[in-house]
Amino acid sequence: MQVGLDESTDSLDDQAVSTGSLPDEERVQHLLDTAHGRYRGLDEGVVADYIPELGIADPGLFGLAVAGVGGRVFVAGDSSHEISIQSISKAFVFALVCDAIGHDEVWRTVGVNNTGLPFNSVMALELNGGSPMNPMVNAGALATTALAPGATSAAKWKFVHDGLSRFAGRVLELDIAVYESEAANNQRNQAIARLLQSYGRMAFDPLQTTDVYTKQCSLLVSTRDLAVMAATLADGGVNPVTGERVVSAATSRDTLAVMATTGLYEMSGDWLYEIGMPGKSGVSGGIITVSPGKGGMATFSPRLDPAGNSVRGQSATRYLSRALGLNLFASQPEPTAGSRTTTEGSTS
Ligand SMILES: NC(=O)CC[C@H](N)C(=O)O
Repeated sequence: MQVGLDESTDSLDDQAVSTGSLPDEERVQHLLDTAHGRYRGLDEGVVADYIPELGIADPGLFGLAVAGVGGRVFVAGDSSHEISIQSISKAFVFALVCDAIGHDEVWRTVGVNNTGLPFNSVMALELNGGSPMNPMVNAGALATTALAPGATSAAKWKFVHDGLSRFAGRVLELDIAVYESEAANNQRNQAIARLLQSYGRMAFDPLQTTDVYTKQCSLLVSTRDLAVMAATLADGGVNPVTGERVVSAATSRDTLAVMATTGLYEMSGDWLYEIGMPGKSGVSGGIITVSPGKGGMATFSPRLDPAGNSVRGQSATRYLSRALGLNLFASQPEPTAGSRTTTEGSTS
């Protein structure tokens, strides 16, 4: 099922076309406001509650942000509302660890291919001889966090926390309630970490690694922060707001490649087909999208599709990708009216 992307009765309307005469910055703001207005009434999907604290999120929240590599940030809706970063952290921790210990070691231990299975799949590990396959599913993220520099869990946490904060350009705080809620209910992740250990793929103590991973997922970010983090990958590893280099250009490039193949779990193919840019989602409802060399986009809305991707976020991102002409595979501007599903039949 393809909730959110299949809008067979919808079309990307002329509002996008009518912005043609606006200066670029006003146009971006106008399109963000338009996307917010278009999709705030979309009520498909359900709020994740397998981490009990996430289940209390207001399903009506909806934030959008775009950050350019020049450092300008545009926002709409609930863009300053803070959420736990959840799986979006996986992309940035992958980048930080690659940068610190070398791409090849992470590639060998974790991999870069899609599992075709849900993010918390145990079966994926078994089917692949114990390889986590990629850093964007829980198994691969746990294996990646285990590789973080530092001999102790405290040192690894400091590395991860400092690095994620540099991507955001401010010191990120931990949501203690979300952390404790997940820590009390993350037996499945603990089991995955143990299973990885049994296959020789866990470079650090499995339970302590799961704890660091659970903390990294519980860091609080706003939609605006997420856009700046995404823009840092767009900008070759330099945070365009603080000017600080966080990771190398090669690391950013490689991280974007893995996001393209696996950022939206088993729906990554549909995402790339519709949106044409690397993305990464998380179960608190955030999605980041990166336009290399141009900027980062972030959306937040808690209702998720069955794969765990925000429904409004996917629709708003698709709209903005088309309206801003960001699809990496398009050789010329795309028509802003009509969607693939209306013009070429349903993809679901
Ligand atoms: N997809 C997600 O965002 C999952 C992250 C969550 N912390 C988990 O491990 O289950």
